[in-house]
Amino acid sequence: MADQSCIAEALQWAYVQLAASSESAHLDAEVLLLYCLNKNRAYLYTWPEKALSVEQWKRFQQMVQRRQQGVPVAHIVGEREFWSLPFIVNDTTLIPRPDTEILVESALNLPLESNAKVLDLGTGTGAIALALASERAAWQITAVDKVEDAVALAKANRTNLKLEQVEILQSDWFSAVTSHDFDLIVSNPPYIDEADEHLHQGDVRFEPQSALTAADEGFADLYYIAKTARDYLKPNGYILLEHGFEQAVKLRAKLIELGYQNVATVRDFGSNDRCTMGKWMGLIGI
Ligand SMILES: C[S@@+](CC[C@H](N)C(=O)[O-])C[C@H]1O[C@@H](n2cnc3c(N)ncnc32)[C@H](O)[C@@H]1O
Repeated sequence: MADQSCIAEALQWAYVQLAASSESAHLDAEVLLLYCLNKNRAYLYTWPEKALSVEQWKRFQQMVQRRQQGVPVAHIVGEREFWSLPFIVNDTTLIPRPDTEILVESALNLPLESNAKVLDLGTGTGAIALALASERAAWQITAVDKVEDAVALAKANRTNLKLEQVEILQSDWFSAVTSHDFDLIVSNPPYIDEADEHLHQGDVRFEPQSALTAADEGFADLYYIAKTARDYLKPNGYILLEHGFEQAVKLRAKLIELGYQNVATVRDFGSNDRCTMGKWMGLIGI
């Protein structure tokens, strides 16, 4: 292989390398090259003949090789954008997904007070909690995760995004949560069936099971959170849960059985059922 390359050649080389192993070969090549060059996308196409330094070209080749081995681009560059905010990511938790922005948008559309109390269960990188905090500075947001390293990651993102008002705790769901007067409880919990064959394909192979799978065909954590949240919500408070697109019917039925009202599902960018919400009136004995 040549010791040097220009931008256009490097992109073409990477695309050929990645075409067989990645469905997003073009995008992956661009993101990795931009990271190596520390430039914006327009630069690649404005200066296609610009030479990479020997160091940049070597580093780019190494990154492309890691991508060929299946490592997610977000893990290679250590960052993923969510809600137009840069999040540090690593292999301790889920890489934030664009579909989760639907949950953020749904939460922001709820009729809540300007100083609403909000709980994010299974915060991971802090994506949901910090995106909400970036939009609603006076919301009192608590975010929890069971995994110590994920809690550290969420705290690093909190500092990086200058959203220090968000409280971040290590907690096994509600175990370290002391308030019982939340206006909104949100969660994107693990909801994939442990036997799902997709767990052996693509980026999820590099994400921890603790962020992905749940017992009872993926429903165990969704049901536990829905049941227990009733004891942590104010009357007229809301629950908002992300779930798999085939889980909406059962989850709606469970929320209704648990006494939630105004139960409704929101679809994602691909028109798949993605988030379900309910209102807790506080009237039914738990
Ligand atoms: C699907 S990931 C969601 C991460 C992040 N909220 C997002 O939307 O990108 C689920 C998260 O739940 C956390 N988790 C799993 N079991 C938990 C438990 N028992 N208590 C608290 N967090 C838990 C995992 O560590 C992981 O960070």
